[in-house]
Amino acid sequence: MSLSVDILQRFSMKIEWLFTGYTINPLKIFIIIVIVVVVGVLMYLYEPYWMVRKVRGPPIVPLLGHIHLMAKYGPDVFSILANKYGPIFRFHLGRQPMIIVADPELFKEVGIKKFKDIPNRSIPSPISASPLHQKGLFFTRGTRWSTMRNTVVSLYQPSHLASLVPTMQSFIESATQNLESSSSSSKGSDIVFSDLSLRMATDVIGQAAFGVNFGLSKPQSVDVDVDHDHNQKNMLYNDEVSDFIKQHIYSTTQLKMDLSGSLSIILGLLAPILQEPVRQILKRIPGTMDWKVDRTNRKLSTRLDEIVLNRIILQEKMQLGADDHDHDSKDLLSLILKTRPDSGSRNVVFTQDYISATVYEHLLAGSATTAFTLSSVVYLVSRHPNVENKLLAEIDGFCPHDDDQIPTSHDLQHKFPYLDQVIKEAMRFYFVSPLIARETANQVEIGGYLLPKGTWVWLAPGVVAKDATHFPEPDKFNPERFDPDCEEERHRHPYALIPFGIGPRACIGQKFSLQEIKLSLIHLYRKFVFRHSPNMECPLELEFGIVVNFKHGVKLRVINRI
Ligand code: HEM
Repeated sequence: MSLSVDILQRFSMKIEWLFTGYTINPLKIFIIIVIVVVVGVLMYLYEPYWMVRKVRGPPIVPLLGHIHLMAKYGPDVFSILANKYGPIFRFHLGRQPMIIVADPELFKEVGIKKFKDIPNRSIPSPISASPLHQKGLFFTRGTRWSTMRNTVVSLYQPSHLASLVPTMQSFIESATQNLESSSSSSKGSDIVFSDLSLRMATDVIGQAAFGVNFGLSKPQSVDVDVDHDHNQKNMLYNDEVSDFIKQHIYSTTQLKMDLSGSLSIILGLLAPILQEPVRQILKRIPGTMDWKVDRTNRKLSTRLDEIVLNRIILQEKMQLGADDHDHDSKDLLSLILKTRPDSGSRNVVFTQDYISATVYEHLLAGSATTAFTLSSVVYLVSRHPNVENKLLAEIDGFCPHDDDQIPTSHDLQHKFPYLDQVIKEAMRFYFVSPLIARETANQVEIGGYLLPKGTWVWLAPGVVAKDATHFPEPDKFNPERFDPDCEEERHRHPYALIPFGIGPRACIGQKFSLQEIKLSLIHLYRKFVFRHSPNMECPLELEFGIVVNFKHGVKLRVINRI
């Protein structure tokens, strides 16, 4: 006690010394500047913490916040913290605090009841380093977002989705041909199912969003499907397809949420004020990761802008009657262009950069997530024979495996209840998007805490999905837990499983991807069953980026049923 009084006295004497007398002493000025800088830096670093300090959370390490806990506990970090601090707690990503919410009733409060006060997503550091990813639906805000969403949502109306079944089916069949040749030619050798499903999902969304056939599911060939006239106007050319996809994959996989991203992304976590200036410098220095990412993103943007521009020219020609071909395309790009007011109008929400970003975002949001879900189902079913038998019985009951009847959109929604359960359980078991970002637009009360405007509130549905309160024996793959007649299902909170998010900002592609996933699984299980490859690690290793992925892919053996 007397020691601290002594220290305080000495400190106040020093302060007095600094401010006594009117002579300009260089040493005094230097010390004052140092103090001001140190106080400024401390205020900059601690200000966000100060605003939400009342929310419980683990002690923070200066600069790192809780990033070291991510390294220590890996993907389970939020479950461990929720056990210790309850369903709402503070987690610091570097300087930035996030209020993590891990409770279904609070999901409802944040996502639905208080949507007016929490309508947007916060922009994490990897995205703020990537302008290409910022202008899609995901990160736009306010009225621009609602106008964009209202336009895009029409692509996902039931009648439109139903009309997409044949397109989806044709890509699924191409991918299945790949499997047939691999199962017969290589006599039980492995296939990397996750790659195959990614190629297929990319093709499906490429066609639905851009009206472009990337041709990735074609057996032994990545040739683009060429309809010559159309091709001239809106297609990627053969030799550019793989380049485009490579750039797309590079650009996406660099969006890391930990300290393994580019230097500017890391700075964005630790001291966001420095992120943009440093990015501007580093992107000009060849060889740095920022330089590579910038180059890739610029190439990607140029390619996307070309596609969009060609389509605008085509549309204008059609309006002038100079092109009389039937180009009644139903893809997202055509749809957005059709709803655009004249270029002279002042209310153009979908300027060319926003169109490119939104269409590209569909490729981004619709490929890896759908492919991950498909791979999870096949992987999990292949080591649960009871589930496999029940599933095969349901699919064969719809029509025998030598019949080619394609289910309609209505069939998919109503005639495969067990398949629905299997998909739900796989999505619970391997959660592709375990965190859902939101940001408060006004001061708002959540879970008993008053949160100021600008607070990052992140839902953690991945934590609830593995919580035994809602899902007894959470580490058991058990589709029966979703049987509408079972106790567990009847007593579960309706928002305990939200893999597609919640409220007005929930995933726009939910029905689209479920239609694709069901159609794929029905087609696959009519012809094949799958077994784990001995060359695959056990348990499966996951990789955590903007979405979760399989670290080494999903390798399976294919067995022909016919
Ligand atoms: C299994 C597949 C998918 C999963 C698990 C998934 C998951 C999600 C999640 C968790 C969100 C955030 C929701 C929220 O904040 O409440 C989201 C948003 C979004 N998803 Fe998906 N998604 C999938 C497929 C797709 C597909 C196929 C598309 C496009 C066709 C798509 C497009 C989008 C878009 C545009 C948003 C932003 C919506 C907005 O802010 O208005 N997703 N998705």
